[in-house]
Amino acid sequence: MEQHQDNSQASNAAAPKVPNASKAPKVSKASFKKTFRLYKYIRPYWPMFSAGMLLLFITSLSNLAFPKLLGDLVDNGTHSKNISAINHTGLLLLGLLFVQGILGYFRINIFVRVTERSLASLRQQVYNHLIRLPMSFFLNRRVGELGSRISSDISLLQETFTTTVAEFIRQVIIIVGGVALLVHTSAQLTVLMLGTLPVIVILAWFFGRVVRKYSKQAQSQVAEANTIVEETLQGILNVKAFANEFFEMRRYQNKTSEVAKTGIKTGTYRGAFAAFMILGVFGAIVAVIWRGAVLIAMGSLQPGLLISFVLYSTFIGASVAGLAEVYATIQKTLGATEHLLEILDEPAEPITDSALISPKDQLSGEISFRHLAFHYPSREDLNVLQDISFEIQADQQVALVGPSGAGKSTIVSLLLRLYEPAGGSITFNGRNAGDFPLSALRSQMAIVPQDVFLFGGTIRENIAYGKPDATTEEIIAAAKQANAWEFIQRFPEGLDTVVGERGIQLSGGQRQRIAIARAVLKDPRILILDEATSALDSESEKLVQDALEKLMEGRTSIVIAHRLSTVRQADKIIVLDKGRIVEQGTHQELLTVDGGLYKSLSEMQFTH
Ligand SMILES: Nc1ncnc2c1ncn2[C@@H]1O[C@H](COP(=O)(O)OP(=O)(O)OP(=O)(O)O)[C@@H](O)[C@H]1O
Repeated sequence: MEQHQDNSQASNAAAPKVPNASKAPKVSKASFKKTFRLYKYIRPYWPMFSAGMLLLFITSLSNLAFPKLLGDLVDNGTHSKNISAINHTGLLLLGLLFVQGILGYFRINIFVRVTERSLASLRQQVYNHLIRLPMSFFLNRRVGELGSRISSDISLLQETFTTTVAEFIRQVIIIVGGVALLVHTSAQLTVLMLGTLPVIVILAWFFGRVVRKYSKQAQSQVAEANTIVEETLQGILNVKAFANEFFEMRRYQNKTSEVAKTGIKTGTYRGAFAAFMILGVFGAIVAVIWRGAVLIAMGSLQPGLLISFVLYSTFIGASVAGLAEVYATIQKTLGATEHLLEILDEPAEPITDSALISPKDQLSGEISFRHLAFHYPSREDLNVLQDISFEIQADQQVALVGPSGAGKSTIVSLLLRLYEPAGGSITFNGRNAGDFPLSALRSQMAIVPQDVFLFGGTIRENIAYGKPDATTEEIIAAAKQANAWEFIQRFPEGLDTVVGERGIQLSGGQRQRIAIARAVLKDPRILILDEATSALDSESEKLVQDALEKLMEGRTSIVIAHRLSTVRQADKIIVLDKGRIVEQGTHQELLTVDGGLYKSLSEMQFTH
């Protein structure tokens, strides 16, 4: 079953292609519509969400009162010289600040609650869906990347829902309200102020584009560089064994210097942008105050109004600048949403969470393949299996043999219905495999793979994977039957020994026996064994073989055999070559086929 791990394993040499991770879609009506589909996760919390929105409106609008009140304060001082009016306005400002603070606290609290809850359900739904997707989905994707993309997409949504949407609404209110108040304060100064705006907007648009382009480029270059680190560290054994350290250093160096070059280019534009913006913004402020001072001197403007005006202008300026950032985040969010929806729209396998298998779906152990043809969805032009026909009776032991790449693992994958056949059919109990509920079918089969994958938990958890509700007694009995109890017992923590990265590293033979114990617990009707290619030492080989034989008793078993010595007892040996069955029969029968593949394979193995 090697092919199932190909996605996650490191390929040590070829430079990986980084997908178009940073390709942001256009902010269009269609993409907004898509994002609104995600609002269904917020819907259960809409009363809370609406309350948050209301607070947002109130706080944003009350923001607009500050410049006016501050201007009044100054006018009270310069003109009326009325201390009680000054104190009154001052207190009003203080009160407003307090109210703003309190409302702001509640608003953020409410938005965070709504967001966290809805994102938890989105995260769960994406995972639930992802894990139910068919194998064909995972064939074309790098599994590690998929995981990190999903988590970064979801954090982006989190940021958008908690801050960006609020920022956007606040900024729009401030811009619209602010401009209206500017006109109200002084139409003449407003014309002067807004006159400079187009220049600033055009400059900001131009620089924004260039900077965005380079940052995107830098982002994907950083991702490529990170992939090199990740892959070489995962495949460190290969790097060292091939003495390719210097090759990898150079490969990484190329990428890091590309990143630096792009970063410097971005920096140059950013610098120029900042300079122009400072010039533009301060230029506009200087112009307005200048003109304002003239108007004050002429007696046609109150100093307080000029202060209000300048403050409104800075509020608006800050909001316009913030809006650009909000736009960029929204653009990224749309990309993230599209990506998540793409996953959610992939058709999942019809898997059910029912432990009960109806009597009509109980497997008898009888299997037949009829004229089966298959090609992997990722390589449609390559026929991996052609015209495969064979029968297996209940409780028979059948071996699949043949050269590497002949299609043995593929037959097993089809048996587990990990893929759909391209032609022909597979039947269980004489009934088409497609007529059985997928979960019922798979739950009656167990596989002991050659490369046993252990989860990073305890030995107990790893064995119980075959039957999550197993009792300790059942687990121990399974471990005993798998000849694993003896070594488990020797660990100080026994079944609770942690395996994997932070625990004990088990040997190949021990891992296999854990996998056998898992299969014993599952008590399958059909057992699939993928024999380990790497030879175990004869002691553990005997223990594993012995455990397997016990396990095979009383069930149909299919063994992918790499060593012919282990299949002599099989009821039937199916010999595959280049995706076709070339011979089938018992060991004795196949040895009589002159010039047969089995005969020549066994001669080769036994003379060595
Ligand atoms: N995921 C995949 N996508 C495309 N082609 C694949 C995939 N997995 C296997 N193949 C191709 O299918 C053919 C059969 O592979 P399979 O793994 O079934 O052979 P096998 O007999 O089990 O080999 P081995 O003994 O080396 O494990 C090979 O040509 C292989 O390149």
